[in-house]
Amino acid sequence: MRKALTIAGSDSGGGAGIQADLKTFQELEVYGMSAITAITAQNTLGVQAVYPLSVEAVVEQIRSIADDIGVDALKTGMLFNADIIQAVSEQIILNNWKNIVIDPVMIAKGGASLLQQEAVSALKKKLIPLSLIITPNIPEAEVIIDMEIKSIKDKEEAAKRFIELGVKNVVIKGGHDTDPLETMDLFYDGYEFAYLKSKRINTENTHGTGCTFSAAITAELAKGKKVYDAVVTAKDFIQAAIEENIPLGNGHGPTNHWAYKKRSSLIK
Ligand SMILES: Nc1ncnc2c1ncn2[C@@H]1O[C@H](COP(=O)(O)OP(=O)(O)OP(=O)(O)O)[C@@H](O)[C@H]1O
Ligand SMILES: Cc1ncc(COP(=O)(O)O)c(N)n1
Repeated sequence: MRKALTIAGSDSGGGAGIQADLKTFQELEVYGMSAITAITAQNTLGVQAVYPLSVEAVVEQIRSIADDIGVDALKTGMLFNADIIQAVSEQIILNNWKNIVIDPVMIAKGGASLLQQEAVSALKKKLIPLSLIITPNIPEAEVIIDMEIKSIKDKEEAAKRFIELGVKNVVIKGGHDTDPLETMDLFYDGYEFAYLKSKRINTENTHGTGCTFSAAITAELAKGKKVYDAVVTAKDFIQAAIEENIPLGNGHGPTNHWAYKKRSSLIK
């Protein structure tokens, strides 16, 4: 059994964070494990409260997993502060883990801050150089790379600058693109660009799309897939999950983690 770890925040509403990641791991048939960095009180309307855990609590969870079970691939989501980023980076080095996916979560859809501003520098200096792939949305890429992204050319330039920070691959996601009909995720491995396009689904229910997308990449890497192939599967997974989104609550509802497997089994 291949094993995937998520180091992220808990979303009590179940649409994003640890909960979205574990649901995705399950659907893609890898064994899911978690190290929780913060507990959020959250629903489809937004984040009502954030309770970060101590560095020690985060490290102990990772140690327990490393000492006994092992990890084939891991992703990070909400890391909240520079001390947690530093500690997670140290654990990655100590365990010599290589399949590292960084979803640089900064701000929840409702506007709540999930990463302290001063932690961006730790993310750039400590964690990004250790990672196999990073999956920023456009606002996150703009903060990390410190440039405006308005066009495909800008996305390509930002992708090149990510590689200069030491990460091996990057996907700049297109959920925040202005095109009303299409989303385009730009993949770059330092050599070639790939443009992953899909029909834009007209829905408010996109809570946790970034978490689900990066968790799907992690699951596929844990199974031994090559990075680009893992990204292509993740794009299919998130497209199905958004197409069959679940209208729960009164705000941004979650996506449907069952949709991809349900479709695959229909195709078989
Ligand atoms: N309306 C949509 N229709 C189709 N695909 C979408 C839509 N919105 C987002 N996506 C896809 O979902 C994935 C996540 O992209 P997005 O840019 O929304 O990430 P994000 O902002 O980090 O997500 P979140 O913060 O909600 O977790 C990408 O593959 C993107 O193309
Ligand atoms: C614990 C946690 N992690 C990540 C997100 C980002 O998801 P979104 O941007 O859809 O709110 C979130 N809301 N909560």
